[in-house]
Amino acid sequence: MKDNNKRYVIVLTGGGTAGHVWPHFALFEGEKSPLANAFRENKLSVHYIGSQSGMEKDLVLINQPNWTYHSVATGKLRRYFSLKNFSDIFKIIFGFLQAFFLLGKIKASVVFSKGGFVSAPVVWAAWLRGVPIVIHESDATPALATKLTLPFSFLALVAFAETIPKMPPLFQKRVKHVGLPIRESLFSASKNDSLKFFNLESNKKTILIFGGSLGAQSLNNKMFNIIPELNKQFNIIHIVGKGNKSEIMNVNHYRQYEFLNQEMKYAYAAADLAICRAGASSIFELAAARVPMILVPLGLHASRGDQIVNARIFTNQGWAQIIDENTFQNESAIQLIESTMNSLDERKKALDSSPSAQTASKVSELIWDIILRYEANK
Ligand SMILES: CC(=O)N[C@H]1[C@@H](OP(=O)(O)OP(=O)(O)OC[C@H]2O[C@@H](n3ccc(=O)[nH]c3=O)[C@H](O)[C@@H]2O)O[C@H](CO)[C@@H](O)[C@@H]1O
Repeated sequence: MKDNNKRYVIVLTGGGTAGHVWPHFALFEGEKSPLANAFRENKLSVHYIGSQSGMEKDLVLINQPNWTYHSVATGKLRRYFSLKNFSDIFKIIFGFLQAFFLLGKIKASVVFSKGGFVSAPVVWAAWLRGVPIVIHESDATPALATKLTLPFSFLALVAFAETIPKMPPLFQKRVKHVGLPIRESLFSASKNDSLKFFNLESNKKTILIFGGSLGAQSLNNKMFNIIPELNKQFNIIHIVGKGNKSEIMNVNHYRQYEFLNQEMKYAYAAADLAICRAGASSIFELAAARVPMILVPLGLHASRGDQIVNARIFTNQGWAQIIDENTFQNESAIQLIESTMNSLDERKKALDSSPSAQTASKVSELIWDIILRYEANK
């Protein structure tokens, strides 16, 4: 018999950077989201399993006081030789055991994983507990955490259709292209209020510069070389990343921040153009906010090249332009920025065909359906 007073439990996991955290929040926004409604009606409790020191902890504790946060030990799975790989194996095993006992206590109806190092042991523990697992990959190439958790998942969601053929063939049937869940609240600010928030004037166009959620020092340095020139014509909002603040701060029409939490909505509403890395959440959000973008993807020296592929897909569709970090030149960068500022209408029009912000409610529905089916068959 159906129990109408039953309280279901969702366990969220993922972390390291904000791109592995904010998509969870997106599932709990908006009137069309069944997860948001169930949570509001007290039919669903939300538990987040993250690391002790990753960005996810602060983001959850600050922004979601009604979720329960649990920290577990995490170890990094490096693709290169490092002595830390040996000690980290024990941390991963410990994290797995902690997650296993936690899941036994929490009695989860579903686990939703957004990837990052913390997520793999949680997914493995959930599988052993028989809890259905949904994973989501944001990037155009699957991350290691996704490859390690896909065999244990019930459903694997991807932001880019191009990711599906890159998944192991044995498991491709369980992969579904949905897009990237982004927060509705990111689009709730007006341009005027946002310019006021930054104390910037509306008679100048505004450039938003940021390097993902952690900031990107090498992108910052390149930008510092051209900011004095750009600042003659444009307002600039520059998010430099934690610990990266520089001497030049808040002069003329330049505003510098380490990180914007909920205030990121003002940055998107104020911006006429963004210059940024090509992390998946950043570019999907900018597209949904209809902000033309110039992408400087993180290169192969520091990543598996996921941002290069993300950026190429967006550029091929006409949704973005790319500057290669290795061949970056001040003069040509300034020229590209100026010419883009002179053709904003065209660039914005191109973004009309870009992915919409509807993914969050779709993913929320998929997960809610899994919760109901799992609980009905228990
Ligand atoms: C260096 C690195 O490993 N980068 C990866 C990481 O980046 P990261 O998670 O930083 O990058 P994403 O672009 O995916 O997400 C950034 C998120 O941070 C938010 N934001 C940004 C600045 C700020 O001040 N406040 C704020 O809230 C943005 O709105 C966005 O939601 O995960 C992404 C998703 O798998 C990958 O594509 C990136 O390659």
